[in-house]
Amino acid sequence: MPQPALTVAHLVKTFATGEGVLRVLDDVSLQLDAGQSLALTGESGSGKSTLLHICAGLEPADSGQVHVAGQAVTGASDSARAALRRGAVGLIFQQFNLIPSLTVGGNLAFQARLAGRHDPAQVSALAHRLGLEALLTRYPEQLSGGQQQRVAVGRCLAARPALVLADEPTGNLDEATGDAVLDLLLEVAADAGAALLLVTHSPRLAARCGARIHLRAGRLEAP
Ligand SMILES: Nc1ncnc2c1ncn2[C@@H]1O[C@H](COP(=O)(O)OP(=O)(O)OP(=O)(O)O)[C@@H](O)[C@H]1O
Repeated sequence: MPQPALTVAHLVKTFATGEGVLRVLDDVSLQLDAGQSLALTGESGSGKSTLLHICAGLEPADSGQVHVAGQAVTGASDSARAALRRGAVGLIFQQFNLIPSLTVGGNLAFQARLAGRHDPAQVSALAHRLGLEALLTRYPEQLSGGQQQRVAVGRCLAARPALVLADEPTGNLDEATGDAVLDLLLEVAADAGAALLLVTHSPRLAARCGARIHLRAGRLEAP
């Protein structure tokens, strides 16, 4: 049996605030298999980004476990978590986060090079799929928002992650452009066999994913 792309087991996360201890995640468990897409919704401040950051190894949990493609994230060393973000986990944020000094082609190859998995033919295929072929020699500042986010999607998938974590990836785009980018993200992730966890405020965008889950008062529930 292949390993699940993501396993979250009994995750607890609290923050100490001026008003007391905030229990943001309260015994959260979920599993995502290769090729699946899951939308995570929840009100502002419900803990969606916190869950995503813990899955990416960017933030520690109080207790519970996260595994990505069988590798432990919680409890792993800083260097192991950094290695995970170079390889098994791909991140896409609302801000496009492209490298301004690199061309589109350079940005597309960047993450795959870091992961030691650069394959020019695969980058070309992704550029074609994402409609970026005519833009390969441009720099990020010469692109529209939708074009920049398509580059970010390609850069992420070129490294062949087992798991893509996307936090409001279309939040800076108008509705039509955002829908188009999300459809491409869903397509290329599914084609690559990557699992996708999508954080969104939008029930409309969430409905495009294979499954949906809602975070309320620290617990996961059906939307
Ligand atoms: N470092 C911190 N210290 C204290 N509280 C924090 C910290 N980081 C986050 N929080 C609190 O934890 C809760 C969850 O934050 P989080 O950013 O995960 O929510 P979210 O669901 O992603 O919100 P949004 O949809 O507005 O982005 C919020 O109430 C936030 O204020």
